[in-house]
Amino acid sequence: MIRFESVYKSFKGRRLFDGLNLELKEGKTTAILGPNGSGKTTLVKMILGLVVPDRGRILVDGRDARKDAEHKRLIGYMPQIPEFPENLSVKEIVSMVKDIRGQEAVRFKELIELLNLEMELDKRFSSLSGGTRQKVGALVSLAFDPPMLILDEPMVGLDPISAYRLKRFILEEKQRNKTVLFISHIMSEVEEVADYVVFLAEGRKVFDGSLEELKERTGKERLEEAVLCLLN
Ligand SMILES: Nc1ncnc2c1ncn2[C@@H]1O[C@H](COP(=O)(O)OP(=O)(O)OP(=O)(O)O)[C@@H](O)[C@H]1O
Repeated sequence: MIRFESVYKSFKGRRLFDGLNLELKEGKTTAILGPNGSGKTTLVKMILGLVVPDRGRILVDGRDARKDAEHKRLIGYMPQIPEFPENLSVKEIVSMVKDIRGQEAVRFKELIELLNLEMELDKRFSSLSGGTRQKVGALVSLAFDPPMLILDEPMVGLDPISAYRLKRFILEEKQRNKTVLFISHIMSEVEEVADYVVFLAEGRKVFDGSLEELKERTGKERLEEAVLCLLN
C-alpha cells in the first residue's frame, strides 16, 4: 500500500500540496487524473523519492519513501520523458539498470518482441525516435517484473499497435494483482484499465474512489462527462 500522510510541497514559494492525505490500494489499478500542472507527476515522483516533500511523509509498504531507497526495487517507473545516458545502446541501458537494481530482467525477451524493439537493441539512445525512446522507458520499467508499476502517460507517443499491446500487457499485470498507478489524460483508456481514480486540481484531491463511485457521485455514465463535472 502507498500512503501519503499530511504531505506539503511548494515550488519557489508556490504551494502545490497542502497537507495531502491519500491511500493507494495494493493489488489495484489507480488512475491519477487532473488538468495540466495539477501535480500528478510530482505526486508519483514523491513516491519514488525523486521529489522530497517539505513536510509529511509517504509510506510504500510501510517504508518511508524519503529514508528508505530499498522500496525503489519494488517499483517499475515509466516516466513521461525517459532519460538515459545518450551514448549507451538499448542493451547497455538494460544492463546498467540490471546492475543498479541487482535484479534480472526476467521479461526482457517478451517485451522486446511485444514492443518490436529487436532492430533497436544495438542502437544508441541518442539515435532513437521519440516513440522508440518511450518504448525503452516501458521496457526498463517492466522488464524486472516489479510488484508495483508507476506509469506516467504510458501510451502517449506510441504507434497504435504498440499502444494497444502495452495496454494489453498492463491489463495482464492487473490480473496478476500488481499495484498499478498510471497517469492519463485519455478517458477511454482510464475507463478500460483503472479500478480507482484520484482526481487532482491544483494539488488538491478533488475525488478519490472507484470508477463506479465517480459516476454515481456525478450522475454521469461517461467518464469524460463525470470528469468535466468535477472540474466545474
Ligand atoms: N522542479 C520544479 N520546479 C518548479 N516548479 C515545479 C517543479 N516540478 C513541478 N513544478 C510545478 O508544479 C506544478 C505541478 O507540476 P506537475 O508536473 O506535477 O503537473 P502534472 O499534473 O503532472 O502536469 P501535466 O498534466 O502537464 O503533465 C506545476 O505548476 C509545475 O510548474
